[in-house]
Amino acid sequence: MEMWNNRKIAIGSTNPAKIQAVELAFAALSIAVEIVPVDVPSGVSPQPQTDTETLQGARNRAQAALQQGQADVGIGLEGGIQRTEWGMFLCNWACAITTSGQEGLGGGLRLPLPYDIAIELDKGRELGDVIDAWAGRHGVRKQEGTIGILTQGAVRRADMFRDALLCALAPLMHR
Ligand SMILES: O=P(O)(O)OP(=O)(O)OP(=O)(O)OC[C@H]1O[C@@H](n2cnc3c(O)ncnc32)[C@H](O)[C@@H]1O
Ligand SMILES: [Mg+2]
Repeated sequence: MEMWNNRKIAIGSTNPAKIQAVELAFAALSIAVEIVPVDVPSGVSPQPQTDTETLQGARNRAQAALQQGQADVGIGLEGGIQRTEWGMFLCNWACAITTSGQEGLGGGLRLPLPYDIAIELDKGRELGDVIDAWAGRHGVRKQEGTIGILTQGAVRRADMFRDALLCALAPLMHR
């Protein structure tokens, strides 16, 4: 992994939970990097409604971060929802793109959303606002996230995005 040390990594978000996920991922790989948050558009709806739309948001952010951050690697992390016959799930995707055009994708954990949250999302509201009201908190999206609230803190948003990012980096790491 030596070749990855001291590279400039641009993350396409200024959300602290996502920035922490990038820090955790490279720490887990024992790689020292410079992490630069850049505010970029996701290119998808503010509340992605499908797995594919969420994945595309991560790809769009990674590409925009790479260019805007003038980095070696651009990273996009996107959260969304996915409706299934078993109910509505929170989903997350990570994408990493290098200056040579290599692209890796990684999927995060799926979490079933309680019915009273799902019906609010079906009204077109954003999960960030809904979970704040549901939990009586403010800014959950920048802290432990919905997964943190619903798993009693056992799995935080940064952990979920860390693992999805490690999966996205895998294809870029092996020979
Ligand atoms: O600043 P950015 O990077 O946009 O961070 P965000 O918290 O808005 O996160 P996303 O855009 O990736 O998520 C898309 C929408 O889903 C919501 N969301 C996704 N996962 C969430 C979580 O774990 N907790 C709270 N809101 C979440 C969030 O409110 C967004 O409106
Ligand atoms: Mg957002």
